[in-house]
Amino acid sequence: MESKRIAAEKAAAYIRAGMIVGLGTGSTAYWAIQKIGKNVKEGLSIQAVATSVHSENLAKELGIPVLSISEVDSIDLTIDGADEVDDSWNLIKGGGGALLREKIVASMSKELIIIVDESKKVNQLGKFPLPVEIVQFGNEVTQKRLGKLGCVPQLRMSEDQAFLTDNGNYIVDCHFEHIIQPHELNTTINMIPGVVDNGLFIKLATRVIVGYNDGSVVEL
Ligand SMILES: O=C[C@H](O)[C@H](O)[C@H](O)COP(=O)(O)O
Repeated sequence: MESKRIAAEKAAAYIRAGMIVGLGTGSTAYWAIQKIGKNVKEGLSIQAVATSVHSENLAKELGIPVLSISEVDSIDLTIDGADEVDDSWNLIKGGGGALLREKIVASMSKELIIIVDESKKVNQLGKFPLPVEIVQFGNEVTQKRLGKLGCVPQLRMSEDQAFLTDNGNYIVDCHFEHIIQPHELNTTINMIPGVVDNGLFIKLATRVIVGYNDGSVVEL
């Protein structure tokens, strides 16, 4: 928890008055939103765009002014977590199911700062099951097609029901173990009819900040 907090607070220091800030989702982004909320209370003037209903509610509770995505053309800086980060700063995201909104916000951001604890740093992506957001219609065949790409697909459940994203879609967690060509896999997955998007974030991160359990924090 401490390693996530210190990475988040270092990232929040990049925010300047007047910026439009993208707020990530998850237990690491939580700490960034907390810090931004504190800074806003102390007089920092920013506006935010959230990557999930959960983060939007948290931001509003903390007094951060939140804009709808429809109101912005571009975002100055987004701070978000990740499930895995490789040496080229390619990412797996979506462990919390927020990948689609996160990818849209990331693609609109001039800067994307990824904040992680040391457990998320990997040489090769794929140990963490790759989340893929799919529409409900025809989901059985979409899952089969994902399985043909060399993974074991698993429909994400929430208690005894299929998990629903903020967009009303399903998530399939694809167990690859090794993702050798993330760029190609990203394109191949997104070509399957019924796939909305997947959790591979290729060349989107502009900064990665890692918090360590010993209390140190390193910007890669
Ligand atoms: O859908 C969730 C997001 O992609 C999160 O940013 C990612 O899962 C990392 O979450 P956490 O910081 O809780 O490990």
